Amino acid sequence: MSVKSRIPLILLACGSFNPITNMHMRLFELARDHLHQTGRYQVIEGIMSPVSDDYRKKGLVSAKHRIAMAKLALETSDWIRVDPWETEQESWTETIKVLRHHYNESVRLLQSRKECMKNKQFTERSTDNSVSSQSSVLPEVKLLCGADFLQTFQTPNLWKKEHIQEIVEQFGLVCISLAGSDPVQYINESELLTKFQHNIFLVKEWIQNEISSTQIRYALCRGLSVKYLIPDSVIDYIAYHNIYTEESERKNEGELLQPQKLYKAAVRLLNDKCP
Ligand SMILES: Nc1ncnc2c1ncn2[C@@H]1O[C@H](COP(=O)(O)OP(=O)(O)OP(=O)(O)O)[C@@H](O)[C@H]1O
Ligand SMILES: NC(=O)c1ccc[n+]([C@@H]2O[C@H](COP(=O)(O)O)[C@@H](O)[C@H]2O)c1
Ligand SMILES: [Zn+2]
Repeated sequence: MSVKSRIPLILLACGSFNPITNMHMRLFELARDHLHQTGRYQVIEGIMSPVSDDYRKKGLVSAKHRIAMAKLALETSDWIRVDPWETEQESWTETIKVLRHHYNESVRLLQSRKECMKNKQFTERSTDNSVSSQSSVLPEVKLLCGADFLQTFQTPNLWKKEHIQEIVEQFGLVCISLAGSDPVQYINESELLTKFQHNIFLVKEWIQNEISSTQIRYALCRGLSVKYLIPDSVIDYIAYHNIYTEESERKNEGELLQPQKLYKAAVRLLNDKCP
């Protein structure tokens, strides 16, 4: 299959990125290599979508800082970008809605590009249709995650079953291995994931790397070095704004995550209605 006839694909990673680590960026590189090796896809963009402050995860610092740090870290990438849309919404956004949003945006962009090409060809009276036909294939958007993310599908009151189904049926998942997580087992334990496993790409990272944002924050709070685990520009930003402190770590302490709050309330409402 020639590069031109491959399916254009956008990788979307959702998470706290509190702060962004080198491994978050590696996820994209590993996923892109894997998808290109299938011979079916051409990865055209990587989007990192930090979650809104309303997600209420323990120690979650302001989206303004998380986005600024991710932007600094991704300055050297020519294909991955940070998108603030999720953080600009009034409240926490379910991941399926983030996927739909980016898919709709890519369709809108494609249509306006086609419109533009049509006008250009009309004004130049060109007979060459190659460019418009080349860009007419709709891209796919796939959710990029680590294997521990897949495990959270099993947590009660965290995900709606219909959302998981739409993610794996309509979009697709690209899941990077992580020591201590067994994505094959999570798939086997779920009837739904098993049914749509053809749309779940498992990527094995042979150079294991267990960096996590939590470990970075703990090291920073203890005054330990995090050099070579996150970019220097991010280290400087954290120091300048004094972002991670014992106080910031206590933020949202003891609170449920927003999805758990919402879905628990919905279940209670349903139970009240049908005693
Ligand atoms: N070392 C890693 N290997 C594979 N995937 C990872 C790794 N670190 C993060 N991810 C993935 O990156 C995405 C964003 O994760 P998140 O923002 O929760 O970062 P994190 O480093 O896991 O933070 P935390 O320590 O708070 O859980 C998730 O899909 C997560 O599974
Ligand atoms: N029901 C849902 O759509 C749902 C539930 C839990 C987490 N999530 C998302 O998964 C990501 C998890 O991030 P963390 O790993 O940092 O907790 C966030 O982007 C969050 O919005 C979505
Ligand atoms: Zn995590």
